[in-house]
Amino acid sequence: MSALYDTRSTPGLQKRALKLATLHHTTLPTRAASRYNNRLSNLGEILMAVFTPLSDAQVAAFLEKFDVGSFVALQGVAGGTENSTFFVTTDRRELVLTLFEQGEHEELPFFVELLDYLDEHRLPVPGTIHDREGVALHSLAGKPALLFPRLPGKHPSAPNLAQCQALGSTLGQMHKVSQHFPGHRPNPRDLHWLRAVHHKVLTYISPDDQTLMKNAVDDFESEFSQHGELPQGAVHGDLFRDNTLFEGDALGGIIDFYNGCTGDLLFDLAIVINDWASNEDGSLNAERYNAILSAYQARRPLTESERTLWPTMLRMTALRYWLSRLLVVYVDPPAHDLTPHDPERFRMILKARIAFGALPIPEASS
Ligand SMILES: Nc1ncnc2c1ncn2[C@@H]1O[C@H](COP(=O)(O)OP(=O)(O)O)[C@@H](O)[C@H]1O
Ligand SMILES: N[C@@H](CCOP(=O)(O)O)C(=O)O
Repeated sequence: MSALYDTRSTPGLQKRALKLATLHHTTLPTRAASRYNNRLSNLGEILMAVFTPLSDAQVAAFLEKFDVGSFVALQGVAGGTENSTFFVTTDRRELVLTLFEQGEHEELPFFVELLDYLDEHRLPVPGTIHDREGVALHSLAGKPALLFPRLPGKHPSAPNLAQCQALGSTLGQMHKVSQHFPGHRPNPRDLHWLRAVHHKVLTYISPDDQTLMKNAVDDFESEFSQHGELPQGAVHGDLFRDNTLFEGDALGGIIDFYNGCTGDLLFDLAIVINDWASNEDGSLNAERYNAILSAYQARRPLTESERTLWPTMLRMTALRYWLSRLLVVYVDPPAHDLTPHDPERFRMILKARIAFGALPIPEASS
């Protein structure tokens, strides 16, 4: 086997590569593959994502600091990937309790301020619940902890056009408002990051993909350098379908702001289009694309520079996820044994954007 795909020296890395190999039928060592297949029956357990268990008594005592009613029930949420999340029922309301398992804890005040700011501006986000003394950020079981209202709805796996429109409109409104957000957190996944870290994965990908990645980074640098600063503001930074909640066609909530930062608003919109409006083969789905973009533009029309850089931004955010997912699989696996997101999806999207460009940007819907 060539050194190119050799993951055998790192067991965690091997496991993740095998999970993906099983998805894509790539060639990996047979013994390890069979070990992986034996573990498939435990997949539900692998996906479980409460890393720090809490007892009813711990949560009941914690709730006493807040004016939210008395503890009734606690339920761990299996869907999380980074933090421990719990649904909490009191005699008055439904809540979400999050324990922060990783990341820079000193950045949590930024997220609290951003969520509270957007909530105050009537965006459908879970503004943090402050205790009786006005404090939002607490510690529970040795971890930073935040309490939120539980927002209604389910993640849309195949969003319909009304849902796309609702998302586009809310994102446009969010960006209109977030341009005035006073906080500051540089985008940790911008072009500087791509330039600095892409070389870390080159050894794990094919020669063709190495060329694809290196050329893409060079192109982005040359294209972005020809324009001045794009409109800036606070962005969600990871607005995939599974970070939204819908009740029918109504957007009940946007959650998981922990990639939130300040930077190019267009970056957020491009992430949304790549996740919400890509077909199976990575090509753009014209109907969903038009629904999101025309609803967005009714709230915040794109500037000339944004229109010019739009195809580049779609490619750049595709590479951002191809790269971050490759890093998780090969370079920097998380402490927890979760099934990694599939890098191949975003390699495919990048290739489709390079081959076909972007579709024309529709006018604003009324
Ligand atoms: N405020 C909320 N209202 C309703 N459900 C929520 C809320 N926050 C989180 N959840 C649920 O918990 C899951 C995990 O939360 P999330 O913040 O995405 O965690 P992670 O960062 O670990 O992925 C979400 O997919 C969603 O189902
Ligand atoms: N939702 C992302 C993971 C979050 O991005 P990261 O750069 O913080 O790892 C995905 O779908 O890959």
